[in-house]
Amino acid sequence: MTAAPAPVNEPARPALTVRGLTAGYGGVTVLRGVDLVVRRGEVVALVGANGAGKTTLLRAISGTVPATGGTIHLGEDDVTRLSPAERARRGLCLIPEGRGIFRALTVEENLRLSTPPWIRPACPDAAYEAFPLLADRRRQVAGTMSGGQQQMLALSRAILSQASVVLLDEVSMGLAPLIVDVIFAALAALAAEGRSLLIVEQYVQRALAMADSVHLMRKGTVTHAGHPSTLDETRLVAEYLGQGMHSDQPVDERAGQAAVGE
Ligand SMILES: Nc1ncnc2c1ncn2[C@@H]1O[C@H](COP(=O)(O)OP(=O)(O)OP(=O)(O)O)[C@@H](O)[C@H]1O
Repeated sequence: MTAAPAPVNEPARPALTVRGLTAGYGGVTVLRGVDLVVRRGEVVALVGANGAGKTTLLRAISGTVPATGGTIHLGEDDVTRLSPAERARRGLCLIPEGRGIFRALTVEENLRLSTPPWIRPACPDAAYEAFPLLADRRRQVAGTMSGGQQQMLALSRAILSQASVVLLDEVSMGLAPLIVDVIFAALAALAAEGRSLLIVEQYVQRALAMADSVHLMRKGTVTHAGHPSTLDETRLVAEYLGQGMHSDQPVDERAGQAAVGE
């Protein structure tokens, strides 16, 4: 699914618009009026300290955490009150932290289940093209594969669902650097196809390098939004994760070395 190019000098139309969104868990408010726009074909990095509300925002956009206020639009459509399944049907795909694959099923069975019912016939070939290693392992039980291979399988859902807006939560979490390269190449390929990506990522530098814009979250609100060049990561680290850490380490590792100043 490729987004139509915007006329020259005109920004692409919004694929996802979040306005004044509030949400939380069991009466505890986490999101406190979030505003965010992801335009068609754009990659947006969502950054902020542990507990800032990034995962909750992705859940609220996907519908797995209900909004208590504000609105969520996919394109022109208000989806705020729609079920997660209906949002998926309208082109939204969440790749949650922790992979979300069927560990007892084979690679091929997972890929067939990853293809939503409105896309028929189910055809895993696009996933095998993106990740040839999965083709070699199509009959392997998913739970017996390495973490990186399982993450390729999880990411395949974004490919096979043909979603126009993909939400990605820490997809490189716990993976070896070489595998992280493969995962980021897959994200770049999704973006090149014109999908809109909203990325929460522990490798902040890498996410910023491929992003068209960055949104910084703090305590359930977006405190900064703009081109990645407007957000100096040194400042990000200093403000949110403490001083004296190396920016080429994953944020989670750095957070382990210094108290998070929330
Ligand atoms: N299932 C849940 N039930 C209750 N509270 C939750 C739940 N999930 C998250 N929270 C709380 O919501 C707040 C925001 O958490 P969230 O996971 O959205 O932040 P985050 O920015 O993604 O941080 P992290 O990088 O640590 O995942 C935290 O205070 C957290 O404890």
